[in-house]
Amino acid sequence: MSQKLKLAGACLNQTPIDWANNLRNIKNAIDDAKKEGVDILCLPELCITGYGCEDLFLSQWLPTTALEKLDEIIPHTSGIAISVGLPIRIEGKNYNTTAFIADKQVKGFYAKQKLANDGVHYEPRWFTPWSAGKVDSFEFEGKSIPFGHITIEHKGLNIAFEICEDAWQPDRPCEHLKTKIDLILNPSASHFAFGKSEFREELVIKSSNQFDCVYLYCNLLGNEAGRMIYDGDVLIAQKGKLIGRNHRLWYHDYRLLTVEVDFEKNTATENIKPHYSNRNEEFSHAAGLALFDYCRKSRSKGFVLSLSGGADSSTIATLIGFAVRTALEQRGKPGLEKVLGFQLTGDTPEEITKQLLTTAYQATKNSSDATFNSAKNLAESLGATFYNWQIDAEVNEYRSTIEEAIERKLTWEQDDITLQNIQARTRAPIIWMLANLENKLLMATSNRSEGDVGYATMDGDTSGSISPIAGVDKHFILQWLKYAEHELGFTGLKDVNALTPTAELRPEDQHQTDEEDLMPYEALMRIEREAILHGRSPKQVYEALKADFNSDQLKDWIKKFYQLWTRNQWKRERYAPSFHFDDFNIDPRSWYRFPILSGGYMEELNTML
Ligand SMILES: Nc1ncnc2c1ncn2[C@@H]1O[C@H](COP(=O)(O)OP(=O)(O)OC[C@H]2O[C@@H]([n+]3cccc(C(=O)O)c3)[C@H](O)[C@@H]2O)[C@@H](O)[C@H]1O
Ligand SMILES: Nc1ncnc2c1ncn2[C@@H]1O[C@H](COP(=O)(O)OP(=O)(O)OP(=O)(O)O)[C@@H](O)[C@H]1O
Ligand SMILES: NC(=O)CC[C@H](N)C(=O)O
Repeated sequence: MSQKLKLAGACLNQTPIDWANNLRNIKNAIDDAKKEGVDILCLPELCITGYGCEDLFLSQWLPTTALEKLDEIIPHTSGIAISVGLPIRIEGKNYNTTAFIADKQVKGFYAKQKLANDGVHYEPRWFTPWSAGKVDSFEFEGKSIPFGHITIEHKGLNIAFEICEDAWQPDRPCEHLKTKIDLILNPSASHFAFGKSEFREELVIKSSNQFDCVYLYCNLLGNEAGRMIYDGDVLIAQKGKLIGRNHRLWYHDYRLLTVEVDFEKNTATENIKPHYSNRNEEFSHAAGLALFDYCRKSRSKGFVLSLSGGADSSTIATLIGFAVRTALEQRGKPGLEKVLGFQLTGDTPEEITKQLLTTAYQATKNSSDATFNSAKNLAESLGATFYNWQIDAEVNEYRSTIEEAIERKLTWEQDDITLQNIQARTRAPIIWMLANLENKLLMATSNRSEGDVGYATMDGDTSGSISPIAGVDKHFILQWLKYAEHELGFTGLKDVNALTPTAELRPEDQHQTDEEDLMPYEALMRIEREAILHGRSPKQVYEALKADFNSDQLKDWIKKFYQLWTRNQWKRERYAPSFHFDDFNIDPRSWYRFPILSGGYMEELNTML
C-alpha cells in the first residue's frame, strides 16, 4: 500500500438537469484536483443530474442522458480516480448510484441501500433500495461492470462506499463487509438545517473510528432546486480524528478540499475549527446564499420588496444586503457579473444593492411615521432603491364601490377583517408592477409563526415568488435583527429594532400589535414546536408546557393555535416557495403534510379543556 495518498472532496453547486453547469463544475473540480496531484476525488450524490430532479427521475430519458454525460466525464479522469453520482435505471427500477472511475476505466457502480424518506426527503418514490451484500453487473460501453454493493481495490487501498442516508441508519452497508476497509467514500446530498453540520462531523468521526479507516464525506453546495440549501460540507476523518473540513456555504460554483493522508501512520493536522459557531451566523450565510442562487438560477435581475420598516420585510432587505456584500467579497465584481449574466453599474456593496434591490413603502392613513422612517433609513443604509407612495386613494375606491353595491357603509366594528385585508391586497398589484418592470423577484415576507396561524392576507402580503423567511419563527427573526445590527454592522436596523411588531392595518387609535391579535410569539413558538415538530396532541402540548405558563391562558392559546392552524392549511398550500432552515418547517411540499379539510381537533380540544 502507498503510504501517503492525496484525497479530495469537491462540493458542487448543481442544478437539476442543467447539464452544462453540472458537467462544467464536475470537470473543473477534476481538473483542479489533478493540478493538486489528487489520487482520489469524491463528488456529491447524484451530481450529474442534480439531486432534486423529483419526478423527472421517473422518466426513461433522464437516467439515459445521465449515462451519456458520464461518458463525457470519463476522458477527464486520466491519472486520477473519481467517484461521481448518477441515477441508473435497470429493468424499470431506478438506483441511486455512484460510479468509481480510475484513469478512464469505470471500475464499478455502488448502489444506495438506505433511501432517505423523512423530513424533506422522498427517495423511495423514485428509487429502489439495493440489498446488502448483493453484487450484479451492468452493461456499460460494451463492458460488464460490477454493480451494487461493491468494494474497489485501488492503489493498494480497499475502498467501500455509503451514499448519504446509508450512514444515517442502523445496519449500515459497511457493517456487512467482510474485508478490512481502508477508505469509505460518502457522496451526499444532505440539506442544510441549523446545527446539522456538527451532527455530520460527529457522524464522520465516529464512522472512521467504527470502521477503523479513513472516511471521506462530500456534500452538495448552494440552493440547488429552490427550497433546500446545501452547505458544501466536505469532511475527512481518520480513525476517530477529523483531518479535513471545507469552508461551508461558499458562493462559488465548487470548492475542493485536499488532504494528504498517511494511511500507515496518523495524518498530522492542526486543530480544525468550524467556520460558523451559532445559528445567527448560519442563517445569514445560508439565507444569503439561497437568495443569491435563486436570483441567478431564475435568471432574474434582482429583488423587489414591499418594505414596511417592520421586522419581516426588514429582515429580507438585510439578508439581500448581506448576500450582495458576501457575493462581492468572494466573487469580485467581474465574477458577479459573469454569474448574474448582466452588467453591474456600481462597485461598492451599496451601489450594487441599489441596482439589485428595489423597495417601496406603501402608506395608508394607518401607517405611522415610525415605520416610514424605519423603512427609509434601512433602505438608505443598505443602498437599496426606495420608493414611497400612498395607497389610500385605491383603498377608498374599492371601499366606496363595494359600499355602493351592498348599499351600506363598512365599519370597523362590523367589517374589521375586510377592512384590514383590502389594504394589504391593494399593496399587491402595484408592487408586482415593479417586479414586472424590472424583471425582479417579488419577495413575500411571511414568517413561520404567521404561517402557523394564517396571520397574513392571501393575495395581499402573501404575494410574491419566494418566501425567504417562511422557514423561521418570529422569535428567531427578532433576535437575528439585533445580531445583524450589532454583529454584522447593519446599523440601519436601529429603528427596526426599536419597533413593536404590528400589521398597521387598523386605525392608529386601536394600537394593533401582532401579539395582541394572536398570542406572545414565544408561546406560539413553543406550542408550534410541540404540536408540529413533535406531533403532540392538544392535551400533550398542554402537559409539556403547563409548568411554564398560566394554565388558563395556555389552554386558550393552545386552542387558538390549533383552530387557526387547521383553518389555514389552504394558505400554507399557497405560500410562495420557502427555504428550509430549521429542523422542521410547515411547507406542505417539503416537510409537513396536513389535510386542507379536517375535523379541526374539535374532540381533542374539548378533552383538553
Ligand atoms: N379551508 C379553506 N379553503 C379555502 N379557503 C378558505 C378555507 N377556510 C377559509 N377560507 C377562506 O379564507 C378567506 C380568508 O382569508 P384571508 O382573506 O386571507 O383573510 P383572513 O385569514 O380571514 O384574515 C387575515 C388575517 O391576517 C392578518 N394580517 C393580514 C395582513 C397583514 C398582517 C400583518 O401581520 O402585517 C396580518 C389580519 O389581521 C387577519 O387576522 C375567506 O374568504 C374564507 O372563505
Ligand atoms: N406601509 C407599508 N409599506 C410597504 N409594505 C408594507 C407596509 N405595511 C405592510 N407592508 C407589507 O406587508 C408585509 C406584512 O406586514 P407584517 O406586519 O406582517 O410584516 P413587517 O411589517 O415586515 O413586520 P412586523 O410584523 O414586525 O411589523 C410587510 O412585510 C410588507 O411587505
Ligand atoms: N440524501 C440523503 O440521503 C439525505 C439524508 C440524510 N438523513 C440527511 O439529511 O443528510
